[in-house]
Amino acid sequence: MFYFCSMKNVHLVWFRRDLRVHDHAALAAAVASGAPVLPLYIFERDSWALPEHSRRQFDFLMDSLTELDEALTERGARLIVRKGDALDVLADLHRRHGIEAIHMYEETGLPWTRARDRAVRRWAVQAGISLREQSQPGILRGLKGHDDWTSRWAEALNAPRIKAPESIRAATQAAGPWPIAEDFCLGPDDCAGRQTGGRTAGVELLRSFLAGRGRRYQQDADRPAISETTGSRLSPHLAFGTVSVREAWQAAARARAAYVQDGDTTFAASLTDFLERLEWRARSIQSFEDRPLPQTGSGEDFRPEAAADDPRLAAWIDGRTGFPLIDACMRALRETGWLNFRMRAMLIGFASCQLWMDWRLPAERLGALFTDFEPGIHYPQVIAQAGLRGRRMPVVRNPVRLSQQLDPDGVFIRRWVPELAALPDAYLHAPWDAPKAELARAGVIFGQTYPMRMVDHAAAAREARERIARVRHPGRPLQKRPEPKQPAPKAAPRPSRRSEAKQADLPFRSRRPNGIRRPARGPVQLSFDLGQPPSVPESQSV
Ligand SMILES: Cc1cc2nc3c(=O)[nH]c(=O)nc-3n(C[C@H](O)[C@H](O)[C@H](O)COP(=O)(O)OP(=O)(O)OC[C@H]3O[C@@H](n4cnc5c(N)ncnc54)[C@H](O)[C@@H]3O)c2cc1C
Repeated sequence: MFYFCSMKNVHLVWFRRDLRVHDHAALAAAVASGAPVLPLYIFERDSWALPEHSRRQFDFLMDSLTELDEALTERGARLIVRKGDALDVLADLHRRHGIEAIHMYEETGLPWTRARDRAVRRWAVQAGISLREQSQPGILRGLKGHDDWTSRWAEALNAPRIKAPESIRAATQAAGPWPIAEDFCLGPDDCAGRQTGGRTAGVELLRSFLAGRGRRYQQDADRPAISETTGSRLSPHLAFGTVSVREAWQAAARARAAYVQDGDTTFAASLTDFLERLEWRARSIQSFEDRPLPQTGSGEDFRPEAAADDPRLAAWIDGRTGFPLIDACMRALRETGWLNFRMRAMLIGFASCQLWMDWRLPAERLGALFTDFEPGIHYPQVIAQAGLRGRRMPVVRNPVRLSQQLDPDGVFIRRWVPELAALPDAYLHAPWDAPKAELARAGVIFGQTYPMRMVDHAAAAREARERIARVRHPGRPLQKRPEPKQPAPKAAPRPSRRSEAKQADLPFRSRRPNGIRRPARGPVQLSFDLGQPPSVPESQSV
């Protein structure tokens, strides 16, 4: 490592999950101080040893850091990349440069992250360094009551975005090798379809979503065969902060207003749904900020702990359960690092309800497969889908019915489970019901070409509901859910916003003044880097 200059009273910007120079309050504050600025990223060994962290996330991060370094370099400062324990790295930089202040965003992370940040806070006080933490827009630390949460969140989202600094007075220019995945024992990953990291890719996704891809988001976001195109796909960018939530929110609100004006109600309704998901995101992270994970033996937890070598866990994570949609989702996830919300909910619900496994190991394994792993969304969802918390009983999803509804023609299943491709649609969703002659014609031999289903899903779901109800509402008689009499329709309409919010265990709010239907307060600043609001392609104008 070579330092060609060293200054005192440096303001350090510690980048974590905010890998951009636009709309970055911590960077803006450091630059505004007038002091020399030291932009830093730390690869923390203990963090990469966490079971939820994986190679696909590392690779996405490297793409993003490369672009962040370019953006900083253009402005006069290099990104200083260090490997090691955060406290050691910060103490070393303090010795070399004399740090006056550290600017960073608060991070709502895993217990490990919280412990690290507490230690850094203590160290900074002892070292006489001013720690200036910015809150994530709308996420409030130490919140006492939630009464005005919505209005404070809306205020943060509608506030003008912060311009990227034009130039940065650098404290130092460091050259030296960046770590590689193998330094953290992250071996090769078969994620050929991983999303590209970096701000360019994030902004391009946002643009293409708002300019056309997202038109049928409301109708198609749950359908696994097409949701990879109709969904925004912004999740890893929001998780690593290459695009800020406020940028996404304001761009979508502007585009929505343009579509309303043009009479494209389909697109406008889709963007209303998208904006609502961004609100769910904030609510979820806020809930994780407020309430830690359930502890073993706390009474919130009632399933037997799964062993790491439990064959049910292996069959589930490898996509060998005998349920075509579950297996297709797992295989798709392994190869792409992404799934839509309903498919994620189905996977974790199957592990924790139909297979009755403790939520921890499945949650860790699933988290590692997501390029977009975000603890503040992932864990509250896992806990809600497993029925541990929440105001309502969880929806125990039926993987066969979902398969018939959301992949009626079997396009997704045939793509990811080719050994079933020759089965007719009528038997593709539940091959165990197929007549022997059909199985023989399609070359399906249970136990050889494809596994027999590992559980009677309907009976297991009934039992799970009863067990959860006994724990959550002791003494209350169980309300039996009637079994559907008719075979499921081929393609079900998308569930209402109310039922979706219920399934996600998010409070449904009718459109109240502070909700997303409210026009933005004050002028919404146009993004210099996101450009003008997308024009409506003629073919999509009503
Ligand atoms: C068990 C489980 C685990 C999940 N783990 C993660 C995770 O680790 N990281 C992650 O980003 N999302 C997670 N989700 C939420 C959701 O599935 C993904 O955000 C979504 O599939 C990402 O695709 P997209 O960017 O196209 O989303 P879009 O549908 O376009 O939504 C836009 C953004 O809104 C947010 N969002 C969407 N749905 C939800 C939701 N239900 N709750 C909170 N925020 C939401 C995400 O930031 C997303 O990028 C999880 C859901 C479940 C059921």
